Amino acid sequence: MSLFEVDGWGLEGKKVAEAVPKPKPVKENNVTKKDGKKVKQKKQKQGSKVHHAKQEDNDISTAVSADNSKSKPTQPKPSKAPQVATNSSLTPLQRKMMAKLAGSRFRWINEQLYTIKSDEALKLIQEQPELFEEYHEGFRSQVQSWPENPVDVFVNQIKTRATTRYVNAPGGLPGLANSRVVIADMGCGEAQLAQDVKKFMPSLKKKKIKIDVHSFDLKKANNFVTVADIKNVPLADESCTIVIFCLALMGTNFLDFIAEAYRLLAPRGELWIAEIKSRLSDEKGTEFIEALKSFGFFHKSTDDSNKMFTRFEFFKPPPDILAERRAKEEKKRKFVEKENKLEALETKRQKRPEGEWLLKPCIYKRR
Ligand SMILES: C[S@@+](CC[C@H](N)C(=O)[O-])C[C@H]1O[C@@H](n2cnc3c(N)ncnc32)[C@H](O)[C@@H]1O
Repeated sequence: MSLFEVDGWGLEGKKVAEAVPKPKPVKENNVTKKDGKKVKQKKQKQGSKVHHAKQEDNDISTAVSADNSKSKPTQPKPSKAPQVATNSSLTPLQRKMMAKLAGSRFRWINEQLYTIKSDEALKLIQEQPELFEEYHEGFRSQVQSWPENPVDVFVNQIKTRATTRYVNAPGGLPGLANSRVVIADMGCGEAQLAQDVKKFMPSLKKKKIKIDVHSFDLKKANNFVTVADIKNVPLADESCTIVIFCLALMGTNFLDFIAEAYRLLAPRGELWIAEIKSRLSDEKGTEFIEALKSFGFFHKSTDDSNKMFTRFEFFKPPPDILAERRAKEEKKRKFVEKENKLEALETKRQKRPEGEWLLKPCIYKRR
């Protein structure tokens, strides 16, 4: 059952007293089916106030749009999440209240990650590492209720392309000169992608394909993960052939992550992105695509067949093609007195961070 079918997710985070013992996440299976039904009824009543209210309860797009939260930046941000008490002998009512608190904490952490800059997010998790586990407990529960997990889609894609084609052949995975495929999983969470790829690597032995996965996140959840703010990861220029952001463009400065992906990718390297549908400012993600193109990426494909998320594929053009395109743009620029696309984008984001307009924050509504 989705966390968002838990009765009581609506408990106001700010109203929760903080002076309660050490937080411990509440297990999803503490919640009864009956609770889920109750929430659905409440939700329908509130529908008109909610962005994309027609979509399903377990759709992460119960998020409010940036416009709905316009007044928020002026509100002082709480520096601590509401605390959850633990007690092994809780009454059903107490357990229900605990679930409400856990929901409130999840929403709080989620909102922070979408509405602060990435360096602040790194600081937040370094100062309160327990927030990471709590966030991921809620996130896992959410994704389990989806028909498809975007990480699985990426893993399948890697597996299929690796097993059916040679590296650097048409349809095959992009590799470095030595045919090594190097993947950077940015905002990897618990590094499921690296773990899944490792599992099928033995089956690729015959084809002599080598795939390295570097996984980055704000906390070292396990040995696969390197801690880094994904706007600046410890890998050399052009050292990767695939960079992945799987629901990881959090942080109001997420275009810095895109610039980092461009730095990391070797020519012909691919950028794979999955993002929550409701975050896009237009249905097809056109504005988002155009923004990424101004970093030099070429758009390859968009897959919006999934109900919850849209997947985008871009590639970094080789220098000759890029030079050709830049020359064309320069020519145009000489005739038309205007800034080039990237400059225009930079000017726009100086005025308002991209996390407020290009991809809306994914904030769960309070009930
Ligand atoms: C929604 S989760 C997705 C996790 C994983 N990619 C998946 O799909 O299962 C987003 C992840 O991005 C991470 N993240 C957000 N901002 C980050 C940053 N600036 N640097 C590194 N990781 C970041 C969060 O900590 C979180 O683990």
